[in-house]
Amino acid sequence: MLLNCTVENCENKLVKRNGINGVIFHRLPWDDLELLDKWLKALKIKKCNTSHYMTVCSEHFTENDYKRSPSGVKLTDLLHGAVPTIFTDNSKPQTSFFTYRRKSNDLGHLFAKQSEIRTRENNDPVCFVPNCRTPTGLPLYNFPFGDKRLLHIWSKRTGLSTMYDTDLYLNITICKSHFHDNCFHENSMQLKPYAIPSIDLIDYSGPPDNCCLITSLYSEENSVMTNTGDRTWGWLGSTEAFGRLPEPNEFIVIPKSQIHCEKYANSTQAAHCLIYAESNEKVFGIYNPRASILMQLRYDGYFGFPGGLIDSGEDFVTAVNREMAEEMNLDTTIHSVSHDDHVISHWSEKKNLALHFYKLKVKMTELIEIEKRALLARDYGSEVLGTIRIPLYTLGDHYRGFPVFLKHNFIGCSKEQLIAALSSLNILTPEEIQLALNAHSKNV
Ligand SMILES: O=c1[nH]cnc2c1ncn2[C@@H]1O[C@H](COP(=O)(O)OP(=O)(O)O)[C@@H](O)[C@H]1O
Repeated sequence: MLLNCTVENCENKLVKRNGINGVIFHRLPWDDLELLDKWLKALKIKKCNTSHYMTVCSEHFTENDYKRSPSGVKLTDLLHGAVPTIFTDNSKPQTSFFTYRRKSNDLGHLFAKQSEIRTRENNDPVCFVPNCRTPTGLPLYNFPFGDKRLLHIWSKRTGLSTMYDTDLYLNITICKSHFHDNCFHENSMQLKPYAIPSIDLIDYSGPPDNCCLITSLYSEENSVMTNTGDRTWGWLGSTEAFGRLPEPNEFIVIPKSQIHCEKYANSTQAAHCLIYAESNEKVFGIYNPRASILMQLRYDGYFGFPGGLIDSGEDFVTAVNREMAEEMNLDTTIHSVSHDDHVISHWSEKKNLALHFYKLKVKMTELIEIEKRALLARDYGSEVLGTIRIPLYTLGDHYRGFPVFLKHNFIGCSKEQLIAALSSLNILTPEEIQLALNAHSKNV
């Protein structure tokens, strides 16, 4: 993930977890509700406005807040109970989820009605449209959260997700400069009831006078979007770019002897793991999958393996074990990956990204327990939407089963990782894998 420090006006960004200039990013302490409350108080954030992706950077903690090695070297982990306390004058804690997403705007408080006009003053809300260069003092308007149809169009045109909780729109405003004159009552700055923004917007390039909701507009609205279309991720769209689907041949395999080379050590690095159990139990008494392998449905709709970015000072194995604890609630005192479990590493020059892949073999009974525990994981329901088993068999039509599964979208190089592991763990033969990869769609 690419994250900002949650503290307003703090410019620190987590581009890769191996740190920028020694800055460390800490997630909120979700596993300790009492401590979480203290953090939220310090950050002046309401719990309902939090997100699992929020981080606070090390600049808001004192030296004494960090663990030390026996020789006194400062470690990257916070001492239990540490709370952020350092906020400079221009680095006040934020007040809303949306300021976290888009720090340039201070969003202020909840407002009353859509038609209410607000003028910007110091610390008052500002226009939420990206790159809006509105002069100070222009009226601001709330999003029409009382009218779902209207809200849908306002949010689409401004590039916001239509999937966010409606309550979040209570916090944002848009300034007068985005509304055509036809949107206003005569000699008034009051918006007409069905006014919609049409000027200088991120996801709208149609005529500026296309600015009042008429019945036909609702269904036609898609045709006036720019070719960027509906960006369901809103502002996250640009920051998430590096996690998207790989281009063909984007990843090359790193020879084992070079995994720790400077070139890769200086890049963004992540480690993921395939958890599996061998099994001869037939599915429906017919198909023999030979093994049960776990993957996850991720928050972005892709399939991938548990794991994630490597933190500053962490080795691959520590990182992958930590991520499995966070994402799957894996009890790493019982099951953990060691250096010997390394399967393969890949490199993307374009993304300056090294991806290391591990295996964790468990018994079938343990795998079932791992699946159950995963439902209670910290990240379940946010980063991880579910743990799945891969259908490793092919039905009589030579298409349904594993070939269909391979047609899904896989994050990063996880499909290449899966195939490498199936082959090196002798779960499927190279011929079986090739057949599955070559299967053409059938009408079923
Ligand atoms: O299962 C995987 N296999 C290979 N690469 C992956 C997998 N999951 C994510 N990635 C890649 O790893 C990087 C870190 O993503 P991830 O979402 O796992 O990290 P995070 O949980 O630390 O935010 C991204 O570039 C993503 O494309």
